[in-house]
Formats: sequence, structure tokens, C-alpha cells
Amino acid sequence: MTDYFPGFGNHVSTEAVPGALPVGRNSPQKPAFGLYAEQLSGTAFTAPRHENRRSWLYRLRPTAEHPPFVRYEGAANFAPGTVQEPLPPNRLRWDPIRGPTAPTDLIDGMTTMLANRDPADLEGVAVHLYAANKDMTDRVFVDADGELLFIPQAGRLRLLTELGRIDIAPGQIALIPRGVKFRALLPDGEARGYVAENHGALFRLPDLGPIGANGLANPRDFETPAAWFEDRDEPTEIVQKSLGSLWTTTLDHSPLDVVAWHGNLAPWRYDLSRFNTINTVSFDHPDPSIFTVLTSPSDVPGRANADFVIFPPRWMVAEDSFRPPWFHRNVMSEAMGLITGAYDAKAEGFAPGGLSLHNLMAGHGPDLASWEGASNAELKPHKIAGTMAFMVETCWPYRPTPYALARAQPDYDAAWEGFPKAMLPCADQK
Ligand SMILES: O=C(O)Cc1cc(O)ccc1O
Ligand SMILES: [Fe+2]
Repeated sequence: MTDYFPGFGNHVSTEAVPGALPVGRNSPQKPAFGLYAEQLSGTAFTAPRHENRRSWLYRLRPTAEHPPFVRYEGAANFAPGTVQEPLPPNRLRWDPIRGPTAPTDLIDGMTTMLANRDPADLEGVAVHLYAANKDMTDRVFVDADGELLFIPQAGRLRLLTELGRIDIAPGQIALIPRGVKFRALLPDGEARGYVAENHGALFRLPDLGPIGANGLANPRDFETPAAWFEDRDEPTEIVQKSLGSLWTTTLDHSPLDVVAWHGNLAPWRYDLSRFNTINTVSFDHPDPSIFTVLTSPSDVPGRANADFVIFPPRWMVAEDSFRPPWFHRNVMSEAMGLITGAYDAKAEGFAPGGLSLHNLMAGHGPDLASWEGASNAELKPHKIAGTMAFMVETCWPYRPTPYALARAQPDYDAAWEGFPKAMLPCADQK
């Protein structure tokens, strides 16, 4: 049983051993029990107070004590870089990746599909899939390139992090801040899902504007774990993603040794079923920004580095309206995944665990079957149930990895084949 503190971005104080957390100062001359005080920054020291995120960690040994990193040779599909040749402006879609046959932990089970920008720009986002069937026992992972948003699609994850333990199942998400080490256990023996890796400004809750003080993802539903540590003097490998590549070193102890911490930079989990979905009660299909769970702003107001948007169960009541997503071309780029059920714009070919990419200006929208169905449906109140799709929308066009480009569905364009031509009233129309 893990304890959690409710609230988003709160200042938490937590100790796994009474007396481990210093009182009234961050860095006493001699922290209790000989612990090492270490500041972990998620924003620049000088970030404005309302943006500033950091935590103080009190640990058995300092992070600084580690042998040099060398290139990690495993995880061939994790962060291989994206295709650099000219990218055709085609819409792309993928079936779920195959699960591993050999024992594969979360690190080696990562497949990078899409990415944009260079992590060194401190902007951009990458979309990875994972499929694993083995616990991480004697190694941890840490991402220096960004925070990791885990979106399980099948199988639970138990994330043992430097700052505490997080349990999530499909329908829940978890965030691991940049630089926080963790290992992943698979309570169901195997697990698959998505990871959005955010190199830019930290994910936060979107402004609510005229919605008011409540709604969408409510802060109290985010849960941050209490301090927990392992005191294990066994060889432990650290695999680190740094500047787009993977590195490894081995400690003689587990670095998950933070006995106490305080601050407002910490992992959290969130149950997507808590999302307070707001939608039209009159007409038209609103822009999907109304379903934003988290946003990572860019330097341009209103133009997100990354938005995490969900399409949850909801009532559809719009009158005289085409209710599913409309045809559109977007200056933002849209990566979409499906956790469960069916997505109302795609009757076929978009399976749970699959992925699609509609890059900037790609014409897309309902496939032919969805368009026909929704154009002729009786517009009575209708519950979209048993589904959860999501989108990682970004202002930076995505590039697929070579692995992804080689495995895209060959016939995705056919989703929009065969629309009947509009018939104008003019009799002599050609
Ligand atoms: O393209 C998509 O399926 C995602 C999407 C959903 C929606 O409801 C409106 C716009 C949009 O891009
Ligand atoms: Fe779209």
C-alpha cells in the first residue's frame, strides 16, 4: 500500500524515516544520520516563483558519486534519431507493435516512434511505445532530456522512483520528472503503452479562462507518492538518456536511496476517469483543446510545445451538428493513441495500442465510414462509452524514426477514399 499526497505541484514534505527531513533549512551542516542533501531543479534557479519547481533530496549517497558513463548498446529502437530525408506530407498510422518474445524490461522494450526538435533545445516532444515482459530488478532508468508521461494501454506498472512508489493501470497516467531515476515492475507480467517525453517547459494544468475555477483535470486528483527508499548495496546499472542517446554506468548500490525529500518537483499519477469533461450542450463540435489535461507552453502564447489531450467517455447532445471531429487542417501536429475502445473519427484501422500522425496541414478528419454514420445518425443524446483516446499535439512538426516510417500502414490514405462529390443545385453542373 503506497501513500500519496493529493494536489498538483504542491510543496510536499515527506520522510520515510522519522527525523530524516531537516527542519527549517535545506542544507544543514550535518544532515541527520549522515544523509546527503541534494537539490534537484526542474526549472532555472531564477525562474519566477510561480514557475519555479525544485525539490531537496536527503539520500544515503550523493548522486555525484558515479563512474563515467559509456554508450548503452541495448534498446535498439529507443531514441535512434528520426529520419532526416525530406518527409512526405503523408498521414501516417501504425498498428500496435508486437510484444517481445525474449525477456525484455521497460528500457529495452521502448520503441521511439515520433520526435521533434533536439532535446538540447529544451523544446519539443517525443512519442515512444513500450512493450515489456520483465521487471527492472538491478537497474534504473533516468531521462536527462525531459519529463516522461506514462500512458499505460495494457498491464499495470509499478514505478519505483527516487521520490516514492507509483502504481498505475490503464486509464491512469504518471509523470516522472526530468532527472528522476526509477525502475519499473510489471505486476501483470507484461505491460504495453505510450510515453510522451517532454523536452520543454514542464507540463502544467491549462488555464481555464471562462470555464471558471473548476473543471477539466482538477488539481486535487493528482497524487504524489510519499518518500520511500531501498537500502541495497548491490550492483545497480543506471541507463541514462542524455542529448538524444543512451548511456550506462554501474553503481555498487541502488540510487533509489532518497530517505526524505521536500519540494514541488515530484512524480505524480492521475486517473483519467477523474477528468471533468466539458463539451457543447448546443451545437457544433468544439475544438479539442477543451479536453486538454496538461499543457507544456512554448514561448509563443497559446501555441503549445505539447498538449496532452484526451477523448474520454462523454455524452453527445449537439443539435443539428456533425458530432465527430470535423475535417480539418491544423498548423499544430497531432500524434494520437488509443488506450481502449474505438475513436469516434475512425471506424476502422485505429486499434488500441496503435498510433497515428497528422502533421501540420495534413488534411484529416472522419474516415468514410464514420462520416457516413454520423451524417445520417439520429441526433438523440448519445453516450460515447468505453473509450479513451489521446493526443500529443505540438507546434513542432514530428518526424518518425526510421523504424516507424518503415512500419506505417501502407493504406492509411484509403480511410478518406470514396467521399461522394457535393451536388450543387445548378442543373448544368459538370
Ligand atoms: O484529428 C483528430 O482526430 C483529433 C481531433 C479531435 C477533435 O475532436 C477535433 C480536432 C482534432 O484534431
Ligand atoms: Fe486533428
